[in-house]
Amino acid sequence: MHNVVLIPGDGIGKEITKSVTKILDTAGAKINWIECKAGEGANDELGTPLPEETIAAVKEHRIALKGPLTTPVGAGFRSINVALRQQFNLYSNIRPARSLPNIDSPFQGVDLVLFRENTQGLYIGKEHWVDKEETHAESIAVVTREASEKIITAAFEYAKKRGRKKITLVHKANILKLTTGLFLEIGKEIAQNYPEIEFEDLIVDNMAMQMVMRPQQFDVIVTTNLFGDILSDLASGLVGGLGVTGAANIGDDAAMFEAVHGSAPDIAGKGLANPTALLFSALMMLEYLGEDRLAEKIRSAIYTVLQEHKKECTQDIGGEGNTESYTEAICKLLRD
Ligand SMILES: NC(=O)C1=CN([C@@H]2O[C@H](COP(=O)(O)OP(=O)(O)OC[C@H]3O[C@@H](n4cnc5c(N)ncnc54)[C@H](O)[C@@H]3O)[C@@H](O)[C@H]2O)C=CC1
Ligand SMILES: O=C(O)CCC(=O)C(=O)O
Ligand SMILES: [Mg+2]
Repeated sequence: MHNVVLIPGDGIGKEITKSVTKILDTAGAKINWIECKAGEGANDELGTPLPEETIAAVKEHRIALKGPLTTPVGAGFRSINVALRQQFNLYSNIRPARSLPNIDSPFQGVDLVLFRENTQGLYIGKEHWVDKEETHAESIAVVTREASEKIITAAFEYAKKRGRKKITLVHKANILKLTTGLFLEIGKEIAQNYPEIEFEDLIVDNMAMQMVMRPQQFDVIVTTNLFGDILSDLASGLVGGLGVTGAANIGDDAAMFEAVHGSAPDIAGKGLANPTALLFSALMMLEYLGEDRLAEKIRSAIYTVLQEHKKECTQDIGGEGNTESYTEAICKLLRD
């Protein structure tokens, strides 16, 4: 039995975690779910967006499946997603984007995996006012050799293990010469240890254009936190949208699985949320737990539903169903 902390989260979080736990339980996963609170809902209910009990549960069990957590825009509490990644040093944010069968998307044959540095960069929101009048703000990007070595090595090791051929390091070292310049230099150094893997680097603006013109050229991508955030939503758009891309946050001794997407307030509570993204994250979790066969069985059921039961799928990917009908279609296959 695996103990897994389950954080349903905000917005569509409850709907999609309910779907995913039902599918895993139906498939026979031996998981003891330990439900914990975090995010906007926890803040409203308990006065804190990250209760001590949730931190303690992740500390104890070292593995979590997390729905999306809302972060208020402008004023309000800081991102709990970022806080959890930093607290447990989950330095690799791994975000695959793969073309799926029978989904109308601009491209076929996309199969890329984006490694996003997950604990520093501009994304950590290290900001301050320069003047008392609050007319001048500054934001600091942090890039260290240690964290860069960790994420870049993780990307190369992943490529090596999975027989991937190429790493593309994405930066803006023409402008941000120290921070992303350091990241690029470390990438070039580490690449020397992996002569069998092709290594290239691209400046982020060019990368964004290349990804929407010819995404099939990319294999494994490694980049800093904010660029990885933006490019992973872009990558999702290449293969059917945010409803279908999962992700893993992995450190040396803890891991948290979540989707690329957020709490989707525009569709929350309407039964429209596509649980596939979180389900793919859960399959990454099963693989992390050594349950590869079970992950494969569920993946195969997802593909069959997409191909043969499209009507039951959610509307974001061209189906006529909802979260429940899609979940039930997968469960039915798993039961049969
Ligand atoms: N890791 C996390 O928990 C993340 C949290 N957020 C937070 O989520 C909140 C909302 O952010 P947004 O910018 O609106 O991004 P979002 O990712 O929540 O939604 C963007 C668009 O994609 C759609 N979408 C997202 N997931 C979907 C799904 N599973 N099925 C069908 N459609 C889906 C939404 O309906 C919306 O139109 C913010 O507070 C943000 O900070 C955003 C991204 C990641
Ligand atoms: O923490 C948040 O609210 C946003 C997170 C996000 O966009 C991401 O992890 O991709
Ligand atoms: Mg994002």
